[in-house]
Amino acid sequence: MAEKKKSITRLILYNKALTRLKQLGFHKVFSDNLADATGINPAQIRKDFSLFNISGSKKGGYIIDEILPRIQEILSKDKPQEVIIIGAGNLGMALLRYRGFEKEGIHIKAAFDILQEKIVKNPGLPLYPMSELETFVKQHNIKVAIMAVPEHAAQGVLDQLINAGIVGILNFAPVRLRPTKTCYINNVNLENELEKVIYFARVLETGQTNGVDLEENDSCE
Ligand SMILES: NC(=O)c1ccc[n+]([C@@H]2O[C@H](COP(=O)([O-])OP(=O)(O)OC[C@H]3O[C@@H](n4cnc5c(N)ncnc54)[C@H](O)[C@@H]3O)[C@@H](O)[C@H]2O)c1
Repeated sequence: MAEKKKSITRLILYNKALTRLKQLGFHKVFSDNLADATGINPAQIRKDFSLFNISGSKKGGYIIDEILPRIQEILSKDKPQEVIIIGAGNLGMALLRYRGFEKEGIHIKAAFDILQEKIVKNPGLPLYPMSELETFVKQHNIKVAIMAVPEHAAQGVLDQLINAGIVGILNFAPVRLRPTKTCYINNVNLENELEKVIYFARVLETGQTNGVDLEENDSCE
């Protein structure tokens, strides 16, 4: 399962690279081309493709128009994804206004907040009180949510989301929420990620690796 999870992370990168190569006019790619575009080694790419029955041949390469729809089907990118945000503060509002998700077929449908004043202050935006969360999720058949609430509110919001029928959460609160049998959770702790970058930057600058392999900072392989 853990191996398949990593493969999915890599499929996301293959999808981006193949889409770009297609836009540049390529019809066919070899695992070497994809390796150059993604930084993932060719043997790993072939292994991932065979894991998901994505066919092509080592010698003949892969036809982009054949493998791209298959990858997009696996990633559920063949249908638009509607997502909601909980917490309309600094981060939540920035994500609500961000237009970059659309090109990936992700549509931020609405944001919810516990404070009525947030909703009143932002007329024209799809902002709703938490009391409307469950009805909205059921009515629009929403499955995925982004959590941008303070740490102390995270567990309570998680329970509300699961009760409403949410099955996938991207959590930005600096608390590790445990996935459940019915809900996949991706905890993104930006402070930890930044600390990691600061550490590796210092290692590169000073040359003091303390036995840490610098290649390990690439979490994709
Ligand atoms: N802003 C950043 O760049 C950043 C960076 C790293 C991590 N984070 C984390 O992301 C989260 C959000 O950060 P922020 O800067 O947007 O905070 P913020 O205080 O600006 O916004 C939080 C929002 O959540 C709402 N909220 C609180 N309790 C709630 C509940 N029970 N239900 C629904 N809404 C509720 C608040 O009313 C507020 O609008 C925090 O956990 C923070 O630690 C933010």
